[in-house]
Amino acid sequence: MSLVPYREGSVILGDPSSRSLVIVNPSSGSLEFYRKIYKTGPDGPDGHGDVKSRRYSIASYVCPRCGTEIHPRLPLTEVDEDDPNETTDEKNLHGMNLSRKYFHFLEDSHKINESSASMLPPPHPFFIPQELFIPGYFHKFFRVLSLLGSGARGSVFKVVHRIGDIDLGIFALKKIPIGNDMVWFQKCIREVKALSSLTHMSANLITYNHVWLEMDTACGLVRTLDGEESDTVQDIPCIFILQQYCSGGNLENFILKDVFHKFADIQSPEERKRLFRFKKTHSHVPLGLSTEQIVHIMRDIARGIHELHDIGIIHRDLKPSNCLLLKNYNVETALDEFYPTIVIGDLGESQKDGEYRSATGATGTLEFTAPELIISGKTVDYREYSFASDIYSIGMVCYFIVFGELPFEPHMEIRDLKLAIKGILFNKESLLQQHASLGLKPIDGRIFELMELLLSKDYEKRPSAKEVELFLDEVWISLDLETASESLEPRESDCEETLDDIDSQSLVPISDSRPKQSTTRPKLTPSVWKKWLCVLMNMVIVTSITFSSPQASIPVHMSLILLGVSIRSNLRQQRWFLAILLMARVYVGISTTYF
Ligand SMILES: Nc1ncnc2c1ncn2[C@@H]1O[C@H](COP(=O)(O)OP(=O)(O)OP(=O)(O)O)[C@@H](O)[C@H]1O
Repeated sequence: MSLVPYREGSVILGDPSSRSLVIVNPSSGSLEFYRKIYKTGPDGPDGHGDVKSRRYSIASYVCPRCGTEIHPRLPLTEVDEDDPNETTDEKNLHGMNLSRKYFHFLEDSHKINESSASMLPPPHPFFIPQELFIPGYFHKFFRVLSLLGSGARGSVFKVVHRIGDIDLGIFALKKIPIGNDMVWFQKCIREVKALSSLTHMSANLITYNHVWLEMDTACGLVRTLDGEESDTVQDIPCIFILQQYCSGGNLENFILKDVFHKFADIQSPEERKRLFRFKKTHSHVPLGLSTEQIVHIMRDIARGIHELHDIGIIHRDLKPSNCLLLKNYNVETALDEFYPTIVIGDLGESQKDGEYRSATGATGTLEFTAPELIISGKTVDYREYSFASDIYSIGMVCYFIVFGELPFEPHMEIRDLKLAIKGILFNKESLLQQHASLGLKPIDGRIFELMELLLSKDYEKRPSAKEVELFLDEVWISLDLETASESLEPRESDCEETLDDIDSQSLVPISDSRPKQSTTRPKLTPSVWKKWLCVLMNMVIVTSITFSSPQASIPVHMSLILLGVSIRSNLRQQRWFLAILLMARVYVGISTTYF
């Protein structure tokens, strides 16, 4: 899909996969739709056969401004195969990857030129100049599918962006009521400023597409008691922020509902039934995520924060509900095989490094706020937000992921909570003990070491986001090696050693990357025995190939090599090897029978 300028004031949307063009005139709102019809058979448009003519016409969609050739199947945004709530149409829409250029042209076309501005009606009672509003744009070009959630500032909707009858893709649309409050407007626009200062597409930060102002109802879908939409609510200025849609929801819900099975009362009957079935078959499995999953999630978060810090932005409100999952978890599949990609959203509280907090207005969420930022009583002993305060929030997110709860009593009085945050101390040993006492899934001891450093009271001791990312990369690599070489015998704990390895000033990745065992590592985890079961099956297949093909033949050599490599691989790779070896066995069977 691409958008190109056409006649004066017009734009074209081209969709090669449906071989269609839509010519849009934003000022009049008129649409013209064209579809390319192929001539089939050997007498195609260029005298070639059907396949060639098809290729020719697809390649003919080239953006005249940037020269980009539009391929019929661009690398798609992650399609959520597992979301049972999505229709096929919605899944297809995820796949439509609207080019960034589309939104740039959209921005341009929304900038009203001076001559048309002078023809606008007289000023309205709001401080925002009327010419900055795009009347009717939301209802004309978007269809609301559902409400994704509501935050302190506004609501987020799942929407389809559409032109006429053509759906352009699914997005998350945040609507923030502004009213007549200039200070509030300045604060809300911070999110857009922060997101647009990212000059590249980031894998772990939410992608912002477009922003506009429009008069709308203050509270989203307003309905009367009988379910009818109310038309008596007054429209006020609202800011709309169109963003990438993350189908997996937020990390807070995932951890509470899917990992720790909390809040059964707010689940739908279907969810409850599925959970009941799951619990029946998995009653012996301890709660919690595996080391690999925790490292995977934390690495994404550290990477996102690292990118923000690199451009001098402090997030200030990092918490699980602001970490979004690109993929939806389907409870039918094994939880330990779910590795969601996390993107960090909601930059509404963000600020430039060095800015004073008084200039930014609001504060982040207390539970995730670093102790040095807490202003309690009459004390004047507090600091400004900093990169180190974001690191503390990463540590608290890590705590939440590991324990499925926060280290504070729920529903505390603000004053008590502030005291608790200022007083709490985290150390690796007590975290380890606490984890063991809860009977959670055993995890690598290095996670607790990391947590201790991230949650350090002394902000100077906290590592940088880059160091956290590197450390987690290193752990990830060593876990992969560990899975390969893991023996069934438990090793001595080396907690003391790893604690020393991590320098509190700089969290340098452990250079020799030796696999390290924590005291909580089990003798035989389900993934270990599944891996060895795969190895055993691979051996059986290779033996069978060896006996049924001629000695020293290529299949024998290849299968032996594959077996050797597979022994050093992790469970996921093992499954691939098993499939390849099975195919090789079938091939050998066919070739010995027929040739
Ligand atoms: N891009 C998105 N894709 C999918 N869901 C989203 C997206 N953005 C937000 N959401 C959902 O909407 C909810 C509300 O988001 P929002 O950023 O407004 O508030 P919040 O972070 O939960 O709360 P607060 O703003 O008070 O800190 C999120 O928790 C998330 O579940």
